[in-house]
Amino acid sequence: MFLESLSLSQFRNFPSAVITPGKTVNIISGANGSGKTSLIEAIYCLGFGRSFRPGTYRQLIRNDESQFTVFARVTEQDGRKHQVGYQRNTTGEVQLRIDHAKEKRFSALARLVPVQLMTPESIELVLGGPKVRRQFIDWGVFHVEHSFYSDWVGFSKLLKQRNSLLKMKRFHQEHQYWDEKFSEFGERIHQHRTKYIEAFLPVLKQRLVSFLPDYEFDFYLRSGWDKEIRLCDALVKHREQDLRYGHSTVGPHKAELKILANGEEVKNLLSRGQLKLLVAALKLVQGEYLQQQTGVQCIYLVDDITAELDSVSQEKFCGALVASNSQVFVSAINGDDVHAQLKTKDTKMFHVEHGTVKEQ
Ligand SMILES: Nc1ncnc2c1ncn2[C@@H]1O[C@H](COP(=O)(O)OP(=O)(O)OP(=O)(O)O)[C@@H](O)[C@H]1O
Repeated sequence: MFLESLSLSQFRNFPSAVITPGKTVNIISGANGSGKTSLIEAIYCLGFGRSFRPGTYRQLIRNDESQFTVFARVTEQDGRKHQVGYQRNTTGEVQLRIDHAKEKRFSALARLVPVQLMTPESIELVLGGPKVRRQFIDWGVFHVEHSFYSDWVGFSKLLKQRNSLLKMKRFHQEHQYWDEKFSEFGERIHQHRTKYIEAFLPVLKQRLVSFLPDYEFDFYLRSGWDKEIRLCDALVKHREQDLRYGHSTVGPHKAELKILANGEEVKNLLSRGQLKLLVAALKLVQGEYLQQQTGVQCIYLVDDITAELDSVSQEKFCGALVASNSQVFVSAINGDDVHAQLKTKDTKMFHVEHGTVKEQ
């Protein structure tokens, strides 16, 4: 996939802006506070339906305005073209459109705009709690295995219902029905994740040999319940605990991806720069794996990533980014510096100034 055009209206500090990006590397330069991250954020919103920055959706709407719109023309690898639009107003009302028709599900937009984001905060993927790593895996499974989404939606509803019963201590009468459904969906989610991780890891390990050759990496996917037993049995085992806490303490919503380097937790062993390189590898390879499995190329959004990377690491990362042959948006204060780092002529340069953007 790649964006042929991107239009913003009343988004952050942009009253309106239109760009026609190139199919590969796009560099977005500008001073602090000019709007580089906002441009990247607008693309991310098409792929995730929300921002990656803290705050509410209201902050995405330009001050004193009533709604923002992000619109893009997208081309699939086989040449099929689509138009996607996302609008949100101050009361929270959302309007999604695909090819002029109203669309209710963000997931439909997400399929057409598969984005991978790399920012300095992406290091949370290895430093943060299990939720970020679950989201990482689920992004991959969602784009590779289309039946995952309905299982995931089904499980999320069941989890909510089960938790509200547990909270009201009404679980005793109805537990059998909920536990059966919960286990059925929960086991399927774990199977999807396991299948994905088993196939994804060899590709990742290969990349890590070149990115971080001094370490031997191991990855373990924990299901979210006791090893060696089925989820339905784990639910019985933990029922008293669930009633005491008022929520479901076991299930795929508690899954974790453990990442070890030379047998140690990566966050205890690797430096910040090395952790960044590990995260870069995880995200790059997730895109590569998506292409390998489905032929779909993702769009990489890179906000100020090379900070804290030494020249050798920068070279490895930039080389892999360019070699992916995917559409890439890179933001930087000085566009020429990034252009030199990326070492490719096939680049479009955009300059952002006070919420306006011009192709250079
Ligand atoms: N809702 C809004 N309405 C108007 N302006 C906003 C809104 N939200 C943020 N801004 C402003 O938009 C500007 C652009 O922010 P952005 O983070 O995109 O800049 P940047 O170019 O990435 O800066 P830096 O290089 O410092 O990271 C900031 O000055 C910010 O105060």
